[in-house]
Amino acid sequence: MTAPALVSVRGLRVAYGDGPLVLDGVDLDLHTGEMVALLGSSGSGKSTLMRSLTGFAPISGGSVHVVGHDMTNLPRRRLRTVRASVGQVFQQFNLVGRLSVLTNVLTGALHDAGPINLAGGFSSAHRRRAMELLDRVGIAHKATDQARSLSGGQQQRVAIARALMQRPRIVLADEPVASLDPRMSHAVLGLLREIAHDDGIPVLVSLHVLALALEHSDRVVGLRHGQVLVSAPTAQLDAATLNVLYDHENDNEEATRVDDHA
Ligand SMILES: Nc1ncnc2c1ncn2[C@@H]1O[C@H](COP(=O)(O)OP(=O)(O)OP(=O)(O)O)[C@@H](O)[C@H]1O
Repeated sequence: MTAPALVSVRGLRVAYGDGPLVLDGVDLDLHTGEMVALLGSSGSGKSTLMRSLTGFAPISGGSVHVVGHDMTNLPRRRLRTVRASVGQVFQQFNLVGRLSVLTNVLTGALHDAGPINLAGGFSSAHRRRAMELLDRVGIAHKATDQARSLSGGQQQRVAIARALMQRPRIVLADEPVASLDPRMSHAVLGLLREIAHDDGIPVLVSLHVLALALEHSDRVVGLRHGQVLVSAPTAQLDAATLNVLYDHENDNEEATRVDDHA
């Protein structure tokens, strides 16, 4: 029997204020161990879909379940618990530059460490785990350096270690390689895929480079104008098929949907 999806989105509709729907009937599942690439041109709704999974989007219809919780109807305290189970990685890394690499990773444990002093309040178990994670992402030798002294690729590895420090059930990575050179992009995506495959933690990663999605993902979900236009295993797709997501000349025409039920 297939394990239940850790994320299950059905018919999701989102509108900001009185504006138009920016997500219009979106379905999405994330299962244990898969790396899913989220594609779509600028403004298609990728970040909004990710924000819906952490309760930061104004949902106007449909359902969003994250690790078994209904995100459309969650008390604030429970919402914090769900957010703690979602590891997040961002384009701009979002590290605290003046703090050490190790302290940045430790902040991933803040939700279960209680009120503490960043300078010395973490337990030795937390510190041991943070060092193990830094070792895993290949940055242990930089543990005492200020985060801002690292290269972009190294900072993104620290951000991934920080996300893992949370012991996340899922990982969301919103354009994590948009600021990195091609070699670093492959390295960071390889690391995220390893987390999906080896740790079983599903990773949803938004990308703008088709070749990276085709090389590193197991499945592609493609948005156009807030609707899912592509949803299929990556092995069934190629760049020409995915170009439908970026075909602005035919914006007013109905595009053919690509999915694994086709
Ligand atoms: N806070 C907000 N208030 C109003 N409109 C918003 C807000 N955030 C996003 N939008 C609008 O929602 C639509 C989808 O934006 P979103 O950022 O989700 O797209 P995206 O696919 O992630 O784009 P990009 O690839 O440029 O990051 C856009 O039209 C955008 O202008």
